[in-house]
Amino acid sequence: MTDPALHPFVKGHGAENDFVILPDPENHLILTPEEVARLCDRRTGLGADGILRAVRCAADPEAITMTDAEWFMDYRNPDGGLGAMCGNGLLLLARYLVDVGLHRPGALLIATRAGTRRVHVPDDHTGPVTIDMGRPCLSGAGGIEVTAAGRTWPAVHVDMGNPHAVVFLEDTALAEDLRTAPTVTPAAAYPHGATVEFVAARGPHHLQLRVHERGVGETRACGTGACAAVAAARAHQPSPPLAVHYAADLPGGRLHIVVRPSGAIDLTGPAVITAQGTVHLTQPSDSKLPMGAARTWAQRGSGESETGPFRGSRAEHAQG
Ligand SMILES: N[C@@H](CCC[C@H](N)C(=O)O)C(=O)O
Repeated sequence: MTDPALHPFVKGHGAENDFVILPDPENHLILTPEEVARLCDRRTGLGADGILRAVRCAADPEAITMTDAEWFMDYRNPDGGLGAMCGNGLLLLARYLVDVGLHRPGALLIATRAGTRRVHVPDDHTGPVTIDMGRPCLSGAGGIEVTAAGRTWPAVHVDMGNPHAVVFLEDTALAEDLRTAPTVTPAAAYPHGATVEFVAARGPHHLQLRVHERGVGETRACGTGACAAVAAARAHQPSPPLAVHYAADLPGGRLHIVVRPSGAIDLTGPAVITAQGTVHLTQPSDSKLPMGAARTWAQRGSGESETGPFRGSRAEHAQG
């Protein structure tokens, strides 16, 4: 590299939920919130719903103990905030690792801040990718309400490794213009904010949804959001004796969700690489992140998600 501030990137999407991947195997990048916001900006940057830094677990203090996985997905929201889990981002990152030969196709384990996830990538460069998302947790606070378009609805608290508030409506158009963020109450139920799903049933196992993502705004699709919607739709049903298949239609495309008898959820969706190149970063890329700087999330401890004891957590997967 002649210019030390020029860094390779890959751009892609899953159901039009788009991301910039920054390969950083040896953990040399310093990604400030400002840098992330600039990269995600659709006019002055590359444009994306989030940044996925691909780093080897062994090189990153946040992931160094997650020895079951080789790669860590360091996910950042466009507002610069850290995210624990991103379904569509993980589909894309897995596709990238296989396509560039950093991992064999088939089963791979990728570490996230919500724990290690098992992903299956077909050996064909184009086919859909599947993630074992673990078991959702619905034991969060009750009495949640969401206000949008001047109306207030009850919502279901779902933890998919990241926090969701799921609202069921007759028609998702009732949420109107989601450029204004919905209000979720009580705020104390979501100390780190929430992604809100507006969901309409289209058939027994067919949902339509729009999503306002924490730290992003309305997105064309959200993998954890689709899983949260299915989990909320099944909130009062026992675990099925056989796997149950759902289709979730979002503005950017369809995601497939399977609820297994164990209660664990599989997410299947497209993962499409659209571009690659180099981008100017404002921070030098040749200095390591100091060990102490990345401790905030690691100190939460294994098996702990942002909002509580998510059951597909690092601890459970590491044991399995
Ligand atoms: N688009 C993602 C979710 C990304 C994280 C979210 N914005 C958060 O703050 O938790 C998905 O596909 O799951």
